Amino acid sequence: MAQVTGQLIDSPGHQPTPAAHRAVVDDPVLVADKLTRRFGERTVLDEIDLTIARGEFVALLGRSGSGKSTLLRAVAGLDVGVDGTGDLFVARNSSVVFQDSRLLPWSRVLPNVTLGLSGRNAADAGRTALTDVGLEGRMRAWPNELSGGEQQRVALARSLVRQPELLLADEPFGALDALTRIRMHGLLRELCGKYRPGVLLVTHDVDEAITLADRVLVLDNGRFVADRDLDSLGPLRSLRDPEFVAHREALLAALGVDITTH
Ligand SMILES: Nc1ncnc2c1ncn2[C@@H]1O[C@H](COP(=O)(O)OP(=O)(O)OP(=O)(O)O)[C@@H](O)[C@H]1O
Repeated sequence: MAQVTGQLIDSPGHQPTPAAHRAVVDDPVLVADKLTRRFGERTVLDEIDLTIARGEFVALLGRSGSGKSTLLRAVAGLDVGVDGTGDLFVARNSSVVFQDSRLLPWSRVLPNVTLGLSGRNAADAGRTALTDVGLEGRMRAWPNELSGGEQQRVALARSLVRQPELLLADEPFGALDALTRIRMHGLLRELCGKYRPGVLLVTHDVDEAITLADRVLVLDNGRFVADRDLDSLGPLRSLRDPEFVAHREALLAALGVDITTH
């Protein structure tokens, strides 16, 4: 089993003991063990167990308010002060992409990507990442000179430049038009093939989840109500493949959508 060099995020009031979960898969980059999060009286995550291996792509679906962002924020260590218990192991080298690109408007594209990187190779790594996302010609542009899709490509480059072991993405294509979204799906698959991070993608889009993921989870009332392995679909996926359609119907049912009217 590969050596784990990550960090343990201590949850309030709980002794972290993730060793057993780490042994379950080779090269885990995320292990959540009975992760619980509450807002006041409301339990938003209820003893969630989740393991993601390096190179594994997991998509997370759920109705609005089901706790998807709460889970992602907990994994990203962005939920300081939130009441909760459980253990969390997260690979040290992880990055997050949000729905908005969050680029610094006063900084050109290349320094946005290399922000926080040090060393002689930082600029080279930034150029490589920008080339990977097809923006080699826009390195000196300002963020406001880019389209929404291009800004998200810069955000992806910024995440991937550190070659993360775990990529966390919260609706990264949610604000893009349908065509740009489809292009971004192809790009993300390609980049994941190259950098092989574990991925946790939060999305509302069932087809996006089935197109991209190895495994799709549905969160409802703080628990996973569906967990579908998509390995048998292979790498090239068609929306019209009967197996794809079967996954879509099962996931919509788990989401509580009446497929006779969808
Ligand atoms: N800081 C907070 N304080 C109080 N309640 C919160 C807080 N953050 C989230 N919640 C509540 O927790 C629940 C889950 O929110 P979360 O944002 O995780 O849902 P979501 O599944 O990501 O929803 P959406 O798909 O609409 O983005 C919601 O009912 C929300 O109101």
